[in-house]
Amino acid sequence: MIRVSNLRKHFGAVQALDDVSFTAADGRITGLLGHNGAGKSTTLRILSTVMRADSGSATVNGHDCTTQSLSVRQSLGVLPHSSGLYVQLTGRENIEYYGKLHGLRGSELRNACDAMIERLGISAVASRRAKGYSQGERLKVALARALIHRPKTVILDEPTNGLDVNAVRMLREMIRELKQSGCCVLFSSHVMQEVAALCDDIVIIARGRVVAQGTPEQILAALGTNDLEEAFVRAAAAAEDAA
Ligand SMILES: Nc1ncnc2c1ncn2[C@@H]1O[C@H](COP(=O)(O)OP(=O)(O)OP(=O)(O)O)[C@@H](O)[C@H]1O
Repeated sequence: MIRVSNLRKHFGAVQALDDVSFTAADGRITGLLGHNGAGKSTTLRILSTVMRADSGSATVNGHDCTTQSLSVRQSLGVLPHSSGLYVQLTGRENIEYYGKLHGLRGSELRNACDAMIERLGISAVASRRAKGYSQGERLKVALARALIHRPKTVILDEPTNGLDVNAVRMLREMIRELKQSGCCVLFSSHVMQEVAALCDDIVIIARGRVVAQGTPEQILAALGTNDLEEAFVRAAAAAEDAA
């Protein structure tokens, strides 16, 4: 469960987050949708405990992202905006390293790593150094690394960027499996169709503010249209007009 309450964050003159509040429930997929620069990554970075908000609060499974960052990290799997793989390590070493950070050892670590490599279809690249990986290869190894400790809550920052259609399908399937197993999944995107294809709940963010949130049906009703893309455009335009 993720709870975000009244988050504010500025970078110099830029108010990246301006009173952002939403929740993302267990066993559901929540999409954080917004144009470039809307504040999605800033929100996810605060939740991932790599950045502090100026004010407001964020909790993951009841743990505060500022004061209980270790507990947050233990229950969280994060796919960051850039994969952040160690390029001198092989794919397997990258995955195992994160497993070790989460306390996995010996056969438990090996089995978890093997299962991830098989599930993601990356056995051919897992023994190669990450330097030179394609975008899709990087993403799959980064995803294996994020999920190796079977986290209860998963955050994915624009996970389908640069992926081919097969890789996108595989990713969607995995996200649905995480939901089926009771995980809370929060992912960001600037593509309405992608969010519509997967999400139970949608949070639309524009200029650092939440401008609409709810199930797809609730968002359509609130914005008076039958088309989710049109709803997104209307919500974002309203935020621009108000600015
Ligand atoms: N470290 C930083 N220093 C200065 N400005 C920043 C920093 N991080 C984010 N910003 C600014 O804050 C605003 C929100 O950025 P953020 O990365 O959260 O947007 P986003 O919705 O993830 O966009 P995108 O879809 O392009 O990745 C932008 O105006 C961005 O330029």
